[in-house]
Amino acid sequence: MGTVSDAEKKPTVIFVLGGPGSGKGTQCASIVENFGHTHLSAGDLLRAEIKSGSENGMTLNLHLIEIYDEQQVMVYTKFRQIRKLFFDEIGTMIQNMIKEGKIVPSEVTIKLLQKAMHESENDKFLIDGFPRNEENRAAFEAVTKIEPAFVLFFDCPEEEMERRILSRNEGRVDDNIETIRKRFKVFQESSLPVVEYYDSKGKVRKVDAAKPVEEVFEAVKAIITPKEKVDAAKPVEEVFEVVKSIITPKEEKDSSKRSVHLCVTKHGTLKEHLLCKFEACKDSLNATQCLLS
Ligand SMILES: Nc1ncnc2c1ncn2[C@@H]1O[C@H](COP(=O)(O)OP(=O)(O)OP(=O)(O)O)[C@@H](O)[C@H]1O
Ligand SMILES: Nc1ccn([C@H]2C[C@H](O)[C@@H](COP(=O)(O)O)O2)c(=O)n1
Repeated sequence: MGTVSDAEKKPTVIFVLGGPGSGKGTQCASIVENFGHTHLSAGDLLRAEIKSGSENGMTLNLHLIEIYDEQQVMVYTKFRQIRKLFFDEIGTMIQNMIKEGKIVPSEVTIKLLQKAMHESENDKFLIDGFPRNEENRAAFEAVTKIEPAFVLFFDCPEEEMERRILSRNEGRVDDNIETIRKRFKVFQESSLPVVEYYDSKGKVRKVDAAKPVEEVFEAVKAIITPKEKVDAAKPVEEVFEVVKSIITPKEEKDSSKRSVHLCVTKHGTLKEHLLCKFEACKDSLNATQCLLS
């Protein structure tokens, strides 16, 4: 069997979903800081696109004309004027849709996401606020052939989300009560079915986002932290050596980024032995959870 070369390796993608104001952006910032992902917010990319007037020309793949003589200079100037009009129009279209709480066509959003991913040297991404509807989801998978590792879903009641958005104060055109109501409706009708779709595939990790920021992040950390598996078929003492090497005291390792989830898939004496040893040294360890099943 051939090996997959680095060039063919797909990036790891976590979709971050939740209602408007549920705290996606806030938590993504902490994930970036603690786990090193690159955060791509679909909403931020669209807002940046409006600001840039689409001058970078990514929406259409138009090629520059080489300039030989005066006539071509004229053609080139006209071409730029037409292009600017066209891109201005796309920017206006995005702006109007955001103001109305509507979802921008997938083609535009996916191109922005793809561009940002290609420009990044990272191989793990948090894609925040995307996919917002079934069209977003199907188009992203068809175009990029990327399946998310999982969906981080921030579950928060509307009243709390409304309170948060109304005190956000970032000057967003859609942070007003009229647009907020429309965004809630779109979330219920178009975005929740996407969460349900991934839930049916066992890919949703739900977090209670109504709690204070730090508490929400504790739950997020427990989800994002890579799970370290232990080969439980080996003799008990050997298994415990591996366990010890995973659960290293804070002062010996920079363990701030690797709080431990321990999955040992064997019952009986092994479980008792590990629990007993683990209990004995638990206080000095940086383990957030010990999952023994
Ligand atoms: N757990 C929390 N408790 C209280 N306030 C919060 C919490 N999380 C975020 N906030 C605040 O709520 C507001 C909305 O948060 P944030 O921008 O992260 O939400 P979002 O889900 O990214 O929103 P949107 O989808 O509208 O972009 C911000 O002002 C943020 O500081
Ligand atoms: N996949 C997406 C993501 C966002 N938008 C538009 C519509 C949203 O109301 C707006 C703001 O997004 P947020 O910052 O709240 O994630 O951006 C979209 O059309 N498609």
